[in-house]
Amino acid sequence: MSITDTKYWLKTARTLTDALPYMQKYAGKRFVIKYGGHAMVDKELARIFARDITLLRQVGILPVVIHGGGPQIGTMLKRLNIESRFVDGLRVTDAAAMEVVEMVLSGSINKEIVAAINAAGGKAVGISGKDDNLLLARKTEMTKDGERVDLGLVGEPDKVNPGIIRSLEQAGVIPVIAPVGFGPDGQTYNINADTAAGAIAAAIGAARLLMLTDVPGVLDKSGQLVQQLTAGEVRALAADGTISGGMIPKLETCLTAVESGVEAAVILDGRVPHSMLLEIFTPQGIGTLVTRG
Ligand SMILES: Nc1ncnc2c1ncn2[C@@H]1O[C@H](COP(=O)(O)OP(=O)(O)O)[C@@H](O)[C@H]1O
Ligand SMILES: CC(=O)N[C@@H](CCC(=O)OP(=O)(O)O)C(=O)O
Repeated sequence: MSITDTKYWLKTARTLTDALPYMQKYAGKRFVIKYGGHAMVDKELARIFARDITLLRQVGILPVVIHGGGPQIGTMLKRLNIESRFVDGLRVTDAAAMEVVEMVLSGSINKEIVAAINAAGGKAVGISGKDDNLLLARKTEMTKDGERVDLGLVGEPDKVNPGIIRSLEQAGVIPVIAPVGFGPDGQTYNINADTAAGAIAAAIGAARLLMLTDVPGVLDKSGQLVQQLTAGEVRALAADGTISGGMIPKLETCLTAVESGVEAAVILDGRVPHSMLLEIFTPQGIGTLVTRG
């Protein structure tokens, strides 16, 4: 072995021992990871994500993956000539769109993530909010500028039954969850993946909610990363229009989660390889941390 090799491997060994305090701190804790549709488009990044999730489980952290798929649903709807539009980051969903949403989320995307984790040597099982009544939903009621907006079959979690997550966890399995729920009338609802992730994180007493997306975190008006936000600051950013579109449900979710007992919620850049590992195992916070304040 050359001196260069030794230096390289010493660095690797140091990295591992540097991570030890974090592994000890988080072993046995539940981490909910929201894997956004924008973060999963690159094949190599998707492979790295699956390996990182497998690594978390290997070191004793209990990851629960909730995935989105907004861009992928958009592509399929376009192919089928079904129109869809968004109001404050939520897709107005009629019956025809709902069929496509469920097919894309619970079908192709869910199974791709499950297969990638299993290929990385992990043990993952894909479910949706319908399995074992995980996500019971009610229709989302929205008013905008004093007017009622009908979002169609968009729902929000009314009750979370986390039994299935616990059962999978006990069997050493990583749950991968598609954000489709159903109501008491048996109606299928399209739930924003951020909202679903927040509700699940609160229901299972997660230590962390990590939201992987396609921006470095929350950006201020001049495009700079905001490293930390309290509830009051989030409301101010929403009121002055600094945050818009998909960032609105994302931050609302972070707030609800931390107000419901999740220790911290972080918005992270899913396009950065190993962003989860950097966030969890180093003192270098890399996204926007949302706290109760
Ligand atoms: N202040 C802001 N900082 C960062 N992103 C913002 C902000 N306001 C709006 N956004 C938008 O929010 C998007 C992330 O939400 P979304 O598209 O729903 O992502 P995902 O599919 O990962 O859930 C960003 O791509 C960006 O266009
Ligand atoms: C109601 C609503 O908007 N549902 C989302 C569900 C998928 C999602 O949230 O995907 P991302 O996380 O990739 O944005 C949608 O139809 O696009």
